[in-house]
Amino acid sequence: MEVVIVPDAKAGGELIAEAIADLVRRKPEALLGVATGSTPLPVYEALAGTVRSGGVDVSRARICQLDEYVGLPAGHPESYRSVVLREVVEPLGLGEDAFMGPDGTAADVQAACEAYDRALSEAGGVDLQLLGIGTDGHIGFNEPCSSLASRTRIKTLTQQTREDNARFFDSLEEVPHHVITQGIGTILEARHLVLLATGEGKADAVAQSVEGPVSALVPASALQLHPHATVVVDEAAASKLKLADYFRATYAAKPEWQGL
Ligand SMILES: N[C@@H]1[C@@H](O)[C@H](O)[C@@H](COP(=O)(O)O)O[C@@H]1O
Repeated sequence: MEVVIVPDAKAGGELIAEAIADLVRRKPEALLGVATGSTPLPVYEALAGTVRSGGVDVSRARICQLDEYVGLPAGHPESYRSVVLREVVEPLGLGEDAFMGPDGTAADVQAACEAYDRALSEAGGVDLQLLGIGTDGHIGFNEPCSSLASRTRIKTLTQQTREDNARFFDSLEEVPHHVITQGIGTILEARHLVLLATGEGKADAVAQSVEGPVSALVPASALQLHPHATVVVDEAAASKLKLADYFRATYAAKPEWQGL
């Protein structure tokens, strides 16, 4: 696992956007897994800026969703489908045909989960999966004690996650209890995992994930099992890492050709 400490969220966004642009230059039809929440927004802004200035052609790239609320009406502005279309797909100049996501409105949720898991493999697998992290260490919507081998399935949100996400809704009551999420086993199949965490509120979750034991109790610790996982953190999110100085020195000495 590589840990990169950046000065702030903007720098993290630019670094990851450049890694994505680099991937798309090498593999124009790359399947990019994106995350929702506030943290990845600087990545999408930076990438859209690179696209607008002609720095990369993403017209053949494909975008896929990590997770989704269950039961929000189709087209609800806070469904993750709407969020990803609004914040990622449209700004990159892509159409809905470039986008894949699980169906949070399906009557048969289990079948929708299995269909999405299969669709990801049939699309050739995710090349780069961008992840955020919940304050309880979740990735996607894999809450604590999610099986590290889990596939895409329905999960129940913790009260803490519902409270964290209530800011996107008019009230806490409107935050769904159920979600579909790529499983941890599914996420681990992506070729490159890039987790971005910013702000002091994520410092404990980051320290447990990076330096703690691999444990279902801290789902993001599963990144330790992946052969190519990059954790990008700002100074605040890095503030509880014991090996911060080592991570800084390692990144400073990294040959430029290696990329992220
Ligand atoms: N399902 C999403 C996660 O993918 C995201 O990482 C997390 C953190 O969001 P934020 O970046 O806004 O803190 O929120 C939600 O729970």
